[in-house]
Amino acid sequence: MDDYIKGLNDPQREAVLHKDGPIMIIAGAGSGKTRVLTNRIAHLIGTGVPAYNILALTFTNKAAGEMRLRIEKIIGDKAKDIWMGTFHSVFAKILRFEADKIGYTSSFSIYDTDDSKSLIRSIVKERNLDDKVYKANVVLNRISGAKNRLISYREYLNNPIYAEDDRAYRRPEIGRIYKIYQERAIKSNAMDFDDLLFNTNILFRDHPAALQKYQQKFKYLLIDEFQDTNLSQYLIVRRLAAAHHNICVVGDDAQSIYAFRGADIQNILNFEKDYPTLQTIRLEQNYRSTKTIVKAANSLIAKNKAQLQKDVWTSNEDGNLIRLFKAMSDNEEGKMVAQSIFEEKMQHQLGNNDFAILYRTNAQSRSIEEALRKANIKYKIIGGLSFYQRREIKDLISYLRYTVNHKDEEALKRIINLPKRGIGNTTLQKVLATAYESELPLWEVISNIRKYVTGRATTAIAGFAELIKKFEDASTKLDAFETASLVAKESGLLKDLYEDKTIEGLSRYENVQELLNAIKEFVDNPDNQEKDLSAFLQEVSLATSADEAEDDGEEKVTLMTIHAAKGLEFQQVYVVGLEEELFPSQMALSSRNELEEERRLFYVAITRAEKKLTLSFATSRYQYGRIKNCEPSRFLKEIDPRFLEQGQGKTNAANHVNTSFVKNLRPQRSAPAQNFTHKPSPNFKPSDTRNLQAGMKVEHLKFGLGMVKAVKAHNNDRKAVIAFEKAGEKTLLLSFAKLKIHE
Ligand SMILES: Nc1ncnc2c1ncn2[C@@H]1O[C@H](COP(=O)(O)OP(=O)(O)OP(=O)(O)O)[C@@H](O)[C@H]1O
Ligand SMILES: [Mg+2]
Repeated sequence: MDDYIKGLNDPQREAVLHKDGPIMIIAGAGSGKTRVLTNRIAHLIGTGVPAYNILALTFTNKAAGEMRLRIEKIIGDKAKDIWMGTFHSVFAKILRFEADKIGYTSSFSIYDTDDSKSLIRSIVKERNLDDKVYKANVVLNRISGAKNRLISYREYLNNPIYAEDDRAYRRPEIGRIYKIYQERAIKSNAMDFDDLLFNTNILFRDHPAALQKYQQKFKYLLIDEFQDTNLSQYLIVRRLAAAHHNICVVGDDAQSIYAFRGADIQNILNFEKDYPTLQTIRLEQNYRSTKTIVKAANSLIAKNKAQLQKDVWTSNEDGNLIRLFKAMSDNEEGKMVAQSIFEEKMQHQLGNNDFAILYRTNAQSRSIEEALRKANIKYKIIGGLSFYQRREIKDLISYLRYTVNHKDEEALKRIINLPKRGIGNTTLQKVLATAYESELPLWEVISNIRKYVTGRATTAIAGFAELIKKFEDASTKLDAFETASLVAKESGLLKDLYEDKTIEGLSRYENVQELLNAIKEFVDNPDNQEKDLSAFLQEVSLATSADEAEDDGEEKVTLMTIHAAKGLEFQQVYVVGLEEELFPSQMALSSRNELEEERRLFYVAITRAEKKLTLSFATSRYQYGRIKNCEPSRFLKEIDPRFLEQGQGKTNAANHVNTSFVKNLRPQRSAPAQNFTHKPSPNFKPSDTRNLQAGMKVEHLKFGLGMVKAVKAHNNDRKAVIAFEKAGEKTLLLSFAKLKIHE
């Protein structure tokens, strides 16, 4: 039997070996769902299914990349041909091939959220609507919600239900805005993120031959994190699977956290109805976390009414009780977490990579970052501003987008006067109005500006059109890298940045260079079959910061929202800001459904931890420039108190909370023995360890007496392997370890 099958438990093995027909794996966190999916793909290929017949849909592109690497390890190079990625990236690729069938060209632009909001703001302004009522993100959410349920603007305008709803919220114009938004996007040869899925549905609905082609191609479908698919996504895979029914979905209803974006647990329940021959497999053994963490998570999620019955258990050790930190302020919370990470690293010889700090909202990262910086702990933020959203990067990308797609209105708005060439907003509005009113393509107006518009700026616009023509011409002759370099130079963008000698200017200049490097890499990568500029642009439009590779290879603590942490695992996890109105979020307090979603979110947070979990809250916090008093989160009271550590902490007693604020405390179980604690001799003073050698006898502040077995170089530091009499063998970094050398 192959190794990757041997290591599995019975139900996992059954899921991996299952070949044809629909299969659903519904299982708790850390029970090996993703692992099953990975091994199943390896097994399919091992039994002769060609890799290009497999389509695997994951939650991030990074997750897809990691899965591919793991499969490669098992089956080698063949893994390259598997289609793997997020719904958006996979179907964007297919739409590029099929664009002409749905009224687009293959060089269509992908509008990111900023582009979408900018378009909405223009429409709201043109229609003289109040932009405080018609806030761009509110309108976009509404449009997005409709698209994810496959409601077109026509249907939206025709069905009185939506109009009534919008009137009730005093935003009766949303249907009209939706219509104009959509018409403009189509005219711009652009799709927003939701359109990628919406249009795939249209393609498969209206073009049976295209659908059939992809049904033939993707003989096996696999979907991770199925609980977070929305209707639009579900219908795509249902259509694709209709010919062969070889569909495998894995998910956990208790981790459904995207209802606000239209994800629907109902998909799990409907799945059984849609596929009567469905085989359902449950996995209940958790391999990720300690008993304490698994049981604590179970005790929390039991408070939700809407859930499928599951009994998650683990044979892992009991592990540490869950710690609770109480801070007086958000800044103090940051300090406690940083201090604790510092201590944990020293005591257990962990690297920064072993830690994650999770929060409910991005804004919470500020105080944590500050504390980590002060403590000299390196960190990275996932889900912050992505590289591709930086101003200078979007500027060059917009030039490139406009070079391949002259209809792209949002790109045009961004670059027409960048660097400044004397084309003011009034002129731009005139140009746009001319194109709308005479129903001409935007490029027609721009490239023949003197025919349509008079005024001083026409010379500048004519110059701009010349520039774009030159770029377009280059793009047909040169590769993506050469074209982009030419654009960066001749547009004047690079020169502008080069002349800015401030530190920010310098780093922007470097970022643009970095973008050019990325394009070069893309061109040189033998795995990329398509190397033109549109292919590159499509890839970057869908990159999120969660996908970005680590730049410098240095170990860092990960900071991110809980939403971004889905599917990941870390040895130690800190969940911060456990306060009423923050977590659960204030917006969720009024409805049970939303409160249950928040609770699932907390369940996701807890279950990321392998060995140790720390929860924290502050009694006051800065919010919108004011100090706000905070109550501890109700979720803290919902975890069975047997799994929470008590106040009389060992290290850093001041940090620990006496959990007596938790109502209805039950008798406490004593903490399982975990860390061996040594009482140092009264005159303990760390020695200079520069001359430490194997064979020396030492005393450690915490681990007690021991014998050095080896000393090795480690990066810029040295590490020592020491056999302690009571604490066992440990490897310690000498710059941290407090050791006294016994002569
Ligand atoms: N049979 C097994 N033996 C040993 N380790 C396993 C086994 N199955 C899974 N694991 C390990 O357990 C951890 C959790 O697995 P995995 O990430 O696949 O779980 P999951 O169900 O996808 O979790 P989540 O719900 O958080 O996405 C991983 O480190 C994985 O390698
Ligand atoms: Mg998973």
